[in-house]
Amino acid sequence: MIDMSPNQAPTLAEKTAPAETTSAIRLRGLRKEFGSVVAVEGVDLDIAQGEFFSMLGPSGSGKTTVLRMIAGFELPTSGTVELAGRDVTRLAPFERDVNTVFQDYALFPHMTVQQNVEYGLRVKKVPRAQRRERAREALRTVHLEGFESRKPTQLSGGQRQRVALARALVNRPKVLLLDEPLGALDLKLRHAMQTELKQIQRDVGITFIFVTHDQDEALTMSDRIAVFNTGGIEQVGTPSEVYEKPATAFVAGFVGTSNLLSGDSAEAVLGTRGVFSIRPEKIRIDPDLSQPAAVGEVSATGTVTSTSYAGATVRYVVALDVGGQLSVVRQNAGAPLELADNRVRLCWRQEHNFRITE
Ligand SMILES: Nc1ncnc2c1ncn2[C@@H]1O[C@H](COP(=O)(O)OP(=O)(O)OP(=O)(O)O)[C@@H](O)[C@H]1O
Repeated sequence: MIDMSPNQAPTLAEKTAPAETTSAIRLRGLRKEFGSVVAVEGVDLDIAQGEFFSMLGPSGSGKTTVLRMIAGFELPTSGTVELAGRDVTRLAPFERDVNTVFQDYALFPHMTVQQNVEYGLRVKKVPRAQRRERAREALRTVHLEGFESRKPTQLSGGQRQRVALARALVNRPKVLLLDEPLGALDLKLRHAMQTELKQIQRDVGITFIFVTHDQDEALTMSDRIAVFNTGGIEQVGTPSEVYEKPATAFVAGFVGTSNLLSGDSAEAVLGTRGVFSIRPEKIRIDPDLSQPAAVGEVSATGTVTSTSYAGATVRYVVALDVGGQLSVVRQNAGAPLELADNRVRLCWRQEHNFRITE
């Protein structure tokens, strides 16, 4: 038995050992088959308590299926789901400390906002006064005070989305699962709700698992992102890791736009073969070919084949003399460069090209 008496000095090992932290969610070897379709394969993931974690990927890449296995709506073909250190793989949804917010909100149309938010508590037989208070608090969190007696049809899309959020938050789950919750909103409202949702997550401190196919949304909102492709995870990292250091050609192409330099062109420009990714905004374009590259930069010459003006930025596509092409994005800070059919030199810092593992 361990002596826990207060006057016993901790050993060096105890002092230096990291604090024991249990992941909010731990997935191991997760696989899901629907008949002959393998929807999810080999997913291992640890999500920390209080994280805003996004699952990002194209349609059909398996994000929703993973979310549904965490929620308990789907049983994995193999693998395990742990919530706060407890194996819940075979438990029903209501036996798990998670709530889900769906894209279509799934509000009860005949109930008022207040009744919708209170619903989960009524099912759990929480006393009426306590129900009222907790619903009021949840509606305050999502900035919907004063809307208690409205019906869902009398609300805007953004307000309905907030009711759905309040209805989940009122249960005080440890983990909130959000399946494309902003998908039905127009772009402006979507941007406003992104900021608001992130702020709400910070305020309540609940772990949020957010499914989206919108890379800008994932980059702006998340602490970390898992990038999905064909049922598996290509990379997990912070937004800047995933953007600045894409691990695979798929991530480089899906998260932002990227150039790939490979084969003979890579050898001629970078002095080595392989596949390399370079972000268009990292490349400097110079019509003065006599200007050498600075120390630490690599450079290539070529001809501008197209120019697209996008207001704040201008994009140039340059056919390299050594073969291949690179696209360059230039901030439109001064006068735009008129470069149609021009010969140009492209320069970028060596650390801005990344070897892709594929
Ligand atoms: N109930 C089901 N029966 C059969 N196949 C399914 C079922 N649910 C999902 N799938 C298939 O599994 C794969 C992954 O689907 P999933 O919905 O997880 O992808 P997703 O990345 O969430 O896509 P989206 O962004 O379009 O929602 C797809 O090929 C899909 O057709």
